[in-house]
Amino acid sequence: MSQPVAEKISQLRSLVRLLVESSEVVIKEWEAEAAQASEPNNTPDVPSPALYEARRVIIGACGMCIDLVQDPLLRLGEVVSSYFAAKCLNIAVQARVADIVAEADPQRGISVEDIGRRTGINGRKLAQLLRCLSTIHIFSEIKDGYFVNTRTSEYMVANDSIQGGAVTEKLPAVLFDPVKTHSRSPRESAFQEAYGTNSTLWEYLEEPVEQPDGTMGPRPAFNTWIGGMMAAGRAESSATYVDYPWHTLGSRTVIDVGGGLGGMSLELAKRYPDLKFVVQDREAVIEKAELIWKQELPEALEAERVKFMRHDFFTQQPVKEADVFILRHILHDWPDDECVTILRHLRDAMRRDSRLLVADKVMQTTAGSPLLKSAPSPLPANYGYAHHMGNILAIGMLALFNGVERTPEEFSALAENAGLRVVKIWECRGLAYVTEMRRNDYDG
Ligand SMILES: C[S@@+](CC[C@H](N)C(=O)[O-])C[C@H]1O[C@@H](n2cnc3c(N)ncnc32)[C@H](O)[C@@H]1O
Repeated sequence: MSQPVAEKISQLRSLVRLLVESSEVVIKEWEAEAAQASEPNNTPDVPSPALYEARRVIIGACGMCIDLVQDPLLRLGEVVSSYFAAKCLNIAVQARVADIVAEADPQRGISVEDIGRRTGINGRKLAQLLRCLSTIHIFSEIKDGYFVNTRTSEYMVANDSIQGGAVTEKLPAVLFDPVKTHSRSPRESAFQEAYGTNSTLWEYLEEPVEQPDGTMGPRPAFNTWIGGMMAAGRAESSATYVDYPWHTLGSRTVIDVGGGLGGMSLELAKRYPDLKFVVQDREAVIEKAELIWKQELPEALEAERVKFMRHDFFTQQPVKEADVFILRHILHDWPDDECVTILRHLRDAMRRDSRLLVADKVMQTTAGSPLLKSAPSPLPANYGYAHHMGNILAIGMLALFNGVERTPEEFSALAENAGLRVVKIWECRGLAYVTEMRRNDYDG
């Protein structure tokens, strides 16, 4: 069914209006940011609320404009083959093209033949890949066959963390399997299909293999993953450290359940010097956590503001009646039944006024939720393209764990099944949220 012309015209005009208004906000905020850059307490990685809002309106409006004006068949073709652009990026990262380009004079760039010689990839073929990326502003071809970095490709320099998810390639095999498609087990996801294992990812990483020195230890990917969790936390969570009122917690103790290397606690410890922490995780991970804290915040260890504890969150929580429990990037790794088990153990350990803070993304559908801020019309309620990345990452959770990034209503259902309730969703800037849960008998 094609959209009536009058409706298309009205939508396009509204979108252009949004673009013009929001662009003025961005310009004003950029100017203010530049003026504040030298001020102490400046947090450059977190945009101001006005800039954050204007940015997502612009991104959403650009995405909707493309959809509105482009031929639908071409657009479908572009989405279905976006995989090719992803592959070009994977190859460019693997070949360290951005690092090679960064060594060249930015006025002159570097020839694709030179990049080809350094990477071992045929120059003419490499040019096809780099042109595909340059067209979407990752690298720029400044004259025929000469490339420079852009503000986006500069982020690839000396950066190992940009990787695509090979596991998702097995997603169709699981989704079309008449039995596995209905599975709610964390052991029947695309990950097990791709790696021919029955282990969950976390078990798999810790399986003993021979190390270079002949001893047995975790798989090499173990270190990449736990470092990656810390990097992902840094990239996605900055706003949660300032948009939730941590300062009101004074000198309370925070139990970071499944805390990994304690990345969230570490950042909070730096900003809120009175807070105390207990970081819990599996044995192999928690051993590494202490080393990281020794390097990054030794004074917290000396002052005994942080303790490290081996703990399986599918068993009884050993720290009873703590003030605050946090779960960052944990529930999204597990299907509903496992999440309810994790939450029940926390509910059993909570005082009546303890709080549980879940720092997972909260998904908003295009139809919206009364618990989340909606985008201005005619954008879809979830700001469309601006929140596309959240949805992409959610597919990763499905592929790796049969996991889910949840809507507010899905979080409420989990909480209810565990004797808790969601009291507030703190919408932080970026893809970050803090969902505050309390015991269902808490009446504060
Ligand atoms: C995605 S990471 C998040 C880590 C950390 N919360 C953060 O935000 O950086 C998931 C963590 O859950 C831990 N984990 C997995 N199964 C666990 C279990 N049964 N008990 C405790 N921790 C577990 C993993 O070792 C990993 O550190």
